[in-house]
Amino acid sequence: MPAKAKSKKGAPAAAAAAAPQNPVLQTARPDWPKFEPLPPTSDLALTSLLEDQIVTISGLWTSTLCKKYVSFLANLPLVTTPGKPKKGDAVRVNDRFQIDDAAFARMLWEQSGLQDLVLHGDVDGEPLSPDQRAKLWGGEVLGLNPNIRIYRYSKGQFFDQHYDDSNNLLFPSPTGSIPAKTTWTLLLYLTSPATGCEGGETVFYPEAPKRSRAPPPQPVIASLETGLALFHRHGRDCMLHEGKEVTEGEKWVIRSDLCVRR
Ligand SMILES: O=C(O)CCC(=O)C(=O)O
Ligand SMILES: [Fe+2]
Repeated sequence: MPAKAKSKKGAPAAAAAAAPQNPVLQTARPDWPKFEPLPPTSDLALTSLLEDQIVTISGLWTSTLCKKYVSFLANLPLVTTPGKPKKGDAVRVNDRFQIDDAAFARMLWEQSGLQDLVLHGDVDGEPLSPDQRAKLWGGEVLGLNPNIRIYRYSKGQFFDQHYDDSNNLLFPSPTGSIPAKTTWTLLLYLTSPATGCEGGETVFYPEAPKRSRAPPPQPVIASLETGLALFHRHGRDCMLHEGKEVTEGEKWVIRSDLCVRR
């Protein structure tokens, strides 16, 4: 179970990403389809959408694999979130399935090439020193949060502006549990305008530097792209963000988080 999200200190205007009011943590592990076909790993690269804050990997999953997953996920017992959040919680209107599944998180991390990219990949074509890499990801990277969330947004559904919290967890490893914390959110988009989904962009609102008189920076829009993975920094340095309303079709997302040693 993730700890319940709290509002970001000093930013009362927006809510935190809430745990569902009646959290339905699924226990029966789905019989996840194999990750096939995957693209050649040589086609994958880390690209900054906003330096030090948002990193994307285009085509992490092929459109064939995304389609296979959407068909599979549609048969899971998704639960519609209540429309009326508790005070301080973000309004989130979507259907969700949530499970603690360390094997799936490991499979996603190891098989889809994320591990290799995060631990060894260049960013925007530039190699990183070990220090730069640790600074970027927030420490010694262990893998993905076993807490896996599946979101389906149908027409009219959205995720209102909020911040994502960092959570502490015990990261499962073959040699025992490792005290860990989450540092970046991972969103893997399975649908896009190419699959008939309109709207649903994830929009980030960078803050102007403190005491700056400059106008606030322009929002950064992450448009949906089938198979694109997006990491964004969360916790103390999380940017305000939202999932825009879906205006046509369905938006499907797999959500996890990057974990580092605590
Ligand atoms: O679905 C999206 O675009 C955003 C999801 C999100 O912000 C979250 O899971 O915290
Ligand atoms: Fe979020």
